[in-house]
Amino acid sequence: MSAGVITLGPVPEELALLPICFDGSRSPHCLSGSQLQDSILIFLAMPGAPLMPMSVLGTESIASVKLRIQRFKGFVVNKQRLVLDGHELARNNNHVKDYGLADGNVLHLVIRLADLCVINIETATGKKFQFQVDQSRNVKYLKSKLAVEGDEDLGNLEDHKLVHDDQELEDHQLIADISNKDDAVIHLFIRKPAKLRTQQVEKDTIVTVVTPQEKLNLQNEAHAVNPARPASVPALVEPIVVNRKAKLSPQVMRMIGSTIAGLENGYLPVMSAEGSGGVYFMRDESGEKNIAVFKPIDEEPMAENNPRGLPVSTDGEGMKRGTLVGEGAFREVAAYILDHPVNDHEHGIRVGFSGVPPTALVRCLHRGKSFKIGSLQMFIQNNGSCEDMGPHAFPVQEVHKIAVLDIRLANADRHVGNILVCKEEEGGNYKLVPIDHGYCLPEKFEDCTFEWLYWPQAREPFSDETIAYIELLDAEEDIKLLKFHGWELSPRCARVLRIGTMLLKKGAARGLTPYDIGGILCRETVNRDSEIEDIIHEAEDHVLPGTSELIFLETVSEIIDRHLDKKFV
Ligand SMILES: Nc1ncnc2c1ncn2[C@@H]1O[C@H](COP(=O)(O)OP(=O)(O)OP(=O)(O)O)[C@@H](O)[C@H]1O
Repeated sequence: MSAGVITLGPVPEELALLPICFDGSRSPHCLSGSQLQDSILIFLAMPGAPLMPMSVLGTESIASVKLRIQRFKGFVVNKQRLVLDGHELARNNNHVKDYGLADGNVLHLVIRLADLCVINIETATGKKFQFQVDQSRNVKYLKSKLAVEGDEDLGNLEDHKLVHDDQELEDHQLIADISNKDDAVIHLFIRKPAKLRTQQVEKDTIVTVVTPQEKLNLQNEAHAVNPARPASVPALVEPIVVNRKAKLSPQVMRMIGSTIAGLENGYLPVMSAEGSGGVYFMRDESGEKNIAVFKPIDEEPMAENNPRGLPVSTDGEGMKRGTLVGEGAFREVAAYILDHPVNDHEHGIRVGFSGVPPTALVRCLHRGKSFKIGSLQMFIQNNGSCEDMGPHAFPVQEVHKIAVLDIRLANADRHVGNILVCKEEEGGNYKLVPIDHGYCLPEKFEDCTFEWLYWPQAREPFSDETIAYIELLDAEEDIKLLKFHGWELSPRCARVLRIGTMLLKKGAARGLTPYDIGGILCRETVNRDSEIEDIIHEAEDHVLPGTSELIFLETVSEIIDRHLDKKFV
C-alpha cells in the first residue's frame, strides 16, 4: 500500500534521475558514445514541486523510466501516470523514442496515491477548508498549510491545541499516527480559543476544536454542519435529463436521493486520492458509507480545474486520442446506458450484462452558488482493484463480461485500476466491476488498451450465454438509445461503436476468444497501427470520396471477413 515519499539518500535529486553508470555514479559522462547520442534531457513536473531535470534514453522503456522515478521519488510504478502534451505514455513496454520525447519536453507525473489523507477543516464561523496531506506529514505541517492556504480570520494557529483521545497532540506527531491505519479522512473543526479532541467514527477520525463555552459532544458538531435548507436554496444534486421521456432507473434515483441526504446532513464530498481527475466520494445520510462517486467535468484530466496538476489541453483533446476534454461524464453515462441487462430488471434491479454501476449525469451545487456538472456513479463496496492481485482467481465469465464491454465501446482506458474486485460473502467468489468509462467511445481506435488481453481467461472461448448476448447487440439501436437519452454521437464516435460491435459479433460467431478479437483493436506498439486501423485505412482507400457511411461500413465488413478468414483458418 505504501506509495509515500521515501527518504532519499545523499544523492542530489536533480542527479538522481540521471541514468546510473556501472560504477554507481550518475554522471551522464559515463554513458557510452551511442548512449550519449540517445540521451534526452527532459523535465519532470509534479504538483507543488519545481521542474526536475531527468535524463532518459530513447531506447529505454517507459517501465524503466517509471522504475527510476520510483527509486528516487518513492512513487511505485503502478501508481504513476506519465503524460506528455496531454497524452498518457500508457504502454510500459514501449520505448521513450516511440512516444517522440525530445530534449526540453516536460513530462507530467500524476501519482495515484492511496495514502494521502483528506483533512476537512471547519471553523466556528462555518468556513470550510479541505487539504490533502501525505500521512507522513506532521501536525505542524498541517498547521502551516492552514496558515498559508487558510484564512487570516483564523488568527495565530500556533495557539491551537490539537487533542486526540483527550490527549493533546504535539506538533511533531505524524498524521499517520493520529489516524488509524486505514483512515482516509480526518475532520477538523476550529473554534477559538482552541481546545481539540478527537473521536473515532467508523474509519474516520473526527478531530474537534471546541471553545470552553461549548459542550463537548459530537451531536453539537453534527448539528452545526446540518443547517436546515431554506426553500429558496436550489437542490444540492439534480439529475440532468435532456429527454423527459427517458426515465431514470430506481437505483439511480435512490443514489441521488441518498447523496442529497448526505450533503444535507453536512457530509462533504471527500476527494479520492486516486485518479487523474477530480473524483469525489459522496456520503449517505448517515455519513458512514460512501454512496456515490462524483466526477465533475471541469476537473477532468486536462480540464481547467484539474486538481492533479495536469496542464490544460491546448487543442481540446482529452488524455486519450479521439476524446474531448469535458465529455468524460457523457461517456461514463453512455457506458451504463449501453450495458444492457440480460434479464430485464432482475429482482426489480437493473443489472447490466457487464455490471457497469448505475451512473447519471448530474449537476451538483458548488460552494452554495454555482453548479458543477459531472457523472454520479454508485459507489461499489470492494476489496480493491485488479492492480492489487493477480488475475488467476477471477472467474472466466467475469473477465469476459468486461471484455465484451471494452470491445464494443473501444475503451481507451482499461487499466487494472479500473476494475474493482468484490469478494462475495457466500462462496468467496470474485466479482469484477468495471468503472471509469470516461474514455470509451473515442473517435478513433488509436489508444485502445485492454489490460485483460494478457490474462489467461481472455484465451478461453465465450460461453453460450455470452454469445447469445453478443448476437442481440445492435449498434444502430445503441446509437438511437443514446440519442433518446440526449447524446447524439459524433459520426466518428458512432463509426467506432459500429465497427467495434461488428468485429465482436463476427468474432464471436466464428468462435474467436476475447484475446483474438481484442488483439485486433489494440496496437502492439504506440507507433504501429492496430489491425483494425489498417482495416479502416484499407476501406477508406477503397471507397470514393463522398461515399455514404452505409457503403463504407459494408466495405469495412467485407475486409474484416477477409481478415478473419485469413488469420483464423
Ligand atoms: N463506482 C465506484 N465505486 C467504488 N470506488 C470507485 C468508483 N469509481 C471510482 N472509484 C474509486 O475512485 C478511484 C478513482 O476513480 P477513477 O478511476 O474513475 O478516476 P479517474 O480520474 O478517471 O482515474 P484514472 O487515473 O484511473 O483514469 C478509483 O481508483 C476507485 O478506487
